[in-house]
Amino acid sequence: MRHPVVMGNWKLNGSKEMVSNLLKGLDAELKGVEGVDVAVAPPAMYLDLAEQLIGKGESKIILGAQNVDVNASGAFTGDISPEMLKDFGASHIIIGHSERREYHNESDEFVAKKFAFLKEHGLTPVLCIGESEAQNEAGETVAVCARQIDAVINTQGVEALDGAIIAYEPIWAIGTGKAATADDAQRIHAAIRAHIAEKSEEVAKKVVIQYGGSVKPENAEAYFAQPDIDGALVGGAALNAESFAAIAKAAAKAKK
Ligand SMILES: O=C(CO)COP(=O)(O)O
Repeated sequence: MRHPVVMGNWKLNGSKEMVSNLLKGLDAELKGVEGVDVAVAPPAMYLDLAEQLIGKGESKIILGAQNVDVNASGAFTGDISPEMLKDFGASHIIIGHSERREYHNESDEFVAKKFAFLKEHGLTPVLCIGESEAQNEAGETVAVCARQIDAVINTQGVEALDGAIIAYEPIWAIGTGKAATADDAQRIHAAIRAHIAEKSEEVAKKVVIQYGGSVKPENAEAYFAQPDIDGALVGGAALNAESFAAIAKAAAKAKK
């Protein structure tokens, strides 16, 4: 049985005050909640503060980050390395988010390189994949997702996915309120798992596949009721302690 993982991607949102209020609120909301891993990915600037606050809290919130660069140290202005993320207690690192693929021209190959770099440093990659609206309408969803995963499999072997997390995030559903239906998401998740199973059934059975794209407390339960949806990567609704905790609780309940 796969353990559900619900992660909040705060994107470019936050201030010291907001981080403090949100993490304190989450700690209170999540007290006694078991059976789900809950992670947050604040902007890198706030990892220090987040690490301190999480350390003081009683809930076992996992600290994550939204990105990593591909060099360990040296003359790479503005970059952040895996060891730096580790230094602040961040373990679950989002890579390949569609916003980075689009606004920073990150290719499948570049994202795969980040994947390898995280694994090398003992961190958990949260590999985002997903199709655009045009690709969806052209019936290319599964092919796009397979191509994005194959960039990792073909360079590092299917075993590289062992212990990693995949987040299926249809681009047209991100921040739009136009969420995929639970049935459609399940169909794609099953196809992604089947694609991995072609290489290794063992890895396919174990890999956590999150759904992301307009997940809210109101629709979360329907996703988690699906056998191949193992959690969620949440944007907007993760900026509110009550709504993010409600999504985490829905996962804990559904996957009992
Ligand atoms: O991009 C997302 C998480 O990475 C999803 O964002 P929303 O939940 O705001 O649609």
